[in-house]
Amino acid sequence: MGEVPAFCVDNLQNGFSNGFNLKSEGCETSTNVGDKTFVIGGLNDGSTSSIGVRIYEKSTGKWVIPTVLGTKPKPCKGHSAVLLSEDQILIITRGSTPDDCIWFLEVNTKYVKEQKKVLGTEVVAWSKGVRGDAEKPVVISGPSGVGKGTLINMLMKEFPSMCGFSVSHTTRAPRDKEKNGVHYHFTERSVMEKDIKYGKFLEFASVHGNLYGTSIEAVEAVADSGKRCILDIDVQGARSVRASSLDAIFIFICPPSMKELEERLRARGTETEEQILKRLRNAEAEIEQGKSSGIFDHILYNDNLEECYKNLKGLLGLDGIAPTNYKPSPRGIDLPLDHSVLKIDNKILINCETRESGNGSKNLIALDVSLLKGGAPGRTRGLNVYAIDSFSDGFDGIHKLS
Ligand SMILES: Nc1ncnc2c1ncn2[C@@H]1O[C@H](COP(=O)(O)OP(=O)(O)OP(=O)(O)O)[C@@H](O)[C@H]1O
Ligand SMILES: Nc1nc2c(ncn2[C@@H]2O[C@H](COP(=O)(O)O)[C@@H](O)[C@H]2O)c(=O)[nH]1
Repeated sequence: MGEVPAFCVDNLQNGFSNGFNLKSEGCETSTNVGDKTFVIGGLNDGSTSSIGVRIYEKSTGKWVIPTVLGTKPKPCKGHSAVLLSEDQILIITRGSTPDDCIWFLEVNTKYVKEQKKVLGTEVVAWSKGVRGDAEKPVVISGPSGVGKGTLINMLMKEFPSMCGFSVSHTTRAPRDKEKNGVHYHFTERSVMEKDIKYGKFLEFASVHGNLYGTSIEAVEAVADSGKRCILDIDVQGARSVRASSLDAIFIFICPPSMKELEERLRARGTETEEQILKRLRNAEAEIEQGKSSGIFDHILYNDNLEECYKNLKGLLGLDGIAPTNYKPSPRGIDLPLDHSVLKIDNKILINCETRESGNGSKNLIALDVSLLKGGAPGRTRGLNVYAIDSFSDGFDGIHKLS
């Protein structure tokens, strides 16, 4: 039991009716969602505060510490919180890098509700805001030995600045030349089972007798590097991802025949005879499901490797792109130390009183949140950011920043 704290943050200043002003040493915000108050922020070491979450339940008068899923924002110099819907709270962190200042705390989305059931606790989930329409992640599935890894390696080699591999966890032993953290995170079964229980995985499955799984962190790490995330996972995993909120493209790779698949597996020479037979038995069911389950958007036959690779590039819109010409577009804005926030429909207006604006002119930054996609587990994409210059005597102009 406890009391609602006295917040360091002064809200309702400058005539803004639903924002928070960060001129004070703000370290906590409170946002009401239904009969709960989400208190975000916390421990302040004088220069930065970590972003913890507590929930005050008005009906019971009790404080609850929720399970917090997803990578949370780094400690920052304060933040603003704006209720976007009954599902999520927008957080703008102060003093963060331009690409790391917009976050979403999901409090009642589909994913959060599912996790509440699984974990039996109160749950909230962080999702970082990504500007513009980042390319969708790509899920590549197919039976063992069909050539998924070979095709993915070709993509990584040709498009190193565009494609990033989601490094899975597995309980199987490393093969010769496989490196921990590069090909897989090789993990003890007990550790992986515990992490699964704590909701760290986007999906996991028992495949050919071992546990395999994609951690939320693995997908986020690729998104953070500004690259398109490529996942190599089995059909069960693809089904789980399809059911999640990760908006991806699903591609199934088929062998020309079972005979050819067997020859490739044997020629690879990485499995014991017993393992090869197990993988071939599983392959029949996987091919059946790959073709008929409706999980996959595209099926590619890997008969001739070069042709299959060309078709894969075609599906990903990479055909004809000269890799050396590609440069990620620089984008982003620095949120000034002093700002306040107002929500109007699907726009969030950030009133920036920069130190240079001693002449009374102000700058407005507008976040358009009408086209948001994705969300936890993973990033929230589709955020558009605009600058509206000098509005003391009227608007000078609107510039899209992303
Ligand atoms: N089109 C092809 N023709 C002939 N051999 C191929 C072709 N594609 C891949 N291979 C070979 O088949 C073997 C299996 O390929 P790869 O390891 O990429 O399969 P995989 O689908 O990633 O398997 P796993 O799911 O077990 O990781 C490799 O030795 C690879 O060089
Ligand atoms: N569901 C998941 N399946 C995965 C993941 N990582 C790999 N895999 C699949 O496992 C088999 C066997 O892989 P191998 O490296 O032991 O040959 C293969 O079909 C992969 O696609 C994962 O994170 N989740």
